[in-house]
Amino acid sequence: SINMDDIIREGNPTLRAMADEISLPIEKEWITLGEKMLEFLRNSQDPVKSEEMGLRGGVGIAAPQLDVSKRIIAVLVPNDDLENPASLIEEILYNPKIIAHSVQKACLKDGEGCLSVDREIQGFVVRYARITVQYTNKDGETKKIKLRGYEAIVVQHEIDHLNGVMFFDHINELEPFKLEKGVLVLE
Ligand SMILES: O=C(O)C[C@@H](Cc1ccccc1)[C@H](O)SCc1ccccc1
Ligand code: NI
Repeated sequence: SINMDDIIREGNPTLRAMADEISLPIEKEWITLGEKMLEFLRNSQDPVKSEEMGLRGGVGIAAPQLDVSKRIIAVLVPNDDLENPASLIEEILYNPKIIAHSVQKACLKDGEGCLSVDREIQGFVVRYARITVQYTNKDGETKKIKLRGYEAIVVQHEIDHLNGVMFFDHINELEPFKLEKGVLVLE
C-alpha cells in the first residue's frame, strides 16, 4: 500500500508538470492505481492504520503526487456527523474537468496544506465556491457532479495538482489574509 515515502515533495518537477489524459477504455494499471490512492486516503483517516503507517491525514490525493503524471485524483471527504458514517464523497476521478463554476469564491478559514509540502504556509487559498465537475469513473462512465463547501475545495486542490498548480500559488503574497468582498470563509 501507498505510504508517505511514495509521495513526492515540492522541488520534484512532476509537481509542476501538466499531467496527461488517461486514454479510454481505462487500462487496468490506472484502475489499480486509483484504488490504491483511495485505500491510502482510507488508511490515512484510520487512527490505528495512520499511526502504524506514519501517514499524514488526507482527504484527497492526485497521481502526480506519486510521480505519475496522469490525470487521476481520489477524494475521500468524510461527513463529520457520526450518525450516518456514509462518506460525503468517496470517488476516483479520471480526467476530471471543471465545466462550470460560481462567480462567488470561497476559502477555508484555516488555509490549506499539502501532502507534498513539508512546511506550513499560511494564508487564504481562494477558490470557486461551487463547481460542476465532469469526469470518467472506474467503470468508464462519464459523470457530472455539482460540489460546494469543503468537498468543492478539496476537488479543486486535487485538480490543481494535475495542472502543476500548488495551493500556495493562490495566496496573496503581500496580504495572505486579504479577502475580497463576497468571498465565503468556510469553517
Ligand atoms: O496534498 C493533497 O493533495 C492532499 C491534501 C488535500 C487538501 C488539503 C487542504 C485543503 C483541501 C484539500 C490533504 O488532504 S491535506 C491534509 C488534510 C487532511 C485532512 C483534512 C484537511 C487536510
Ligand atoms: Ni496537495
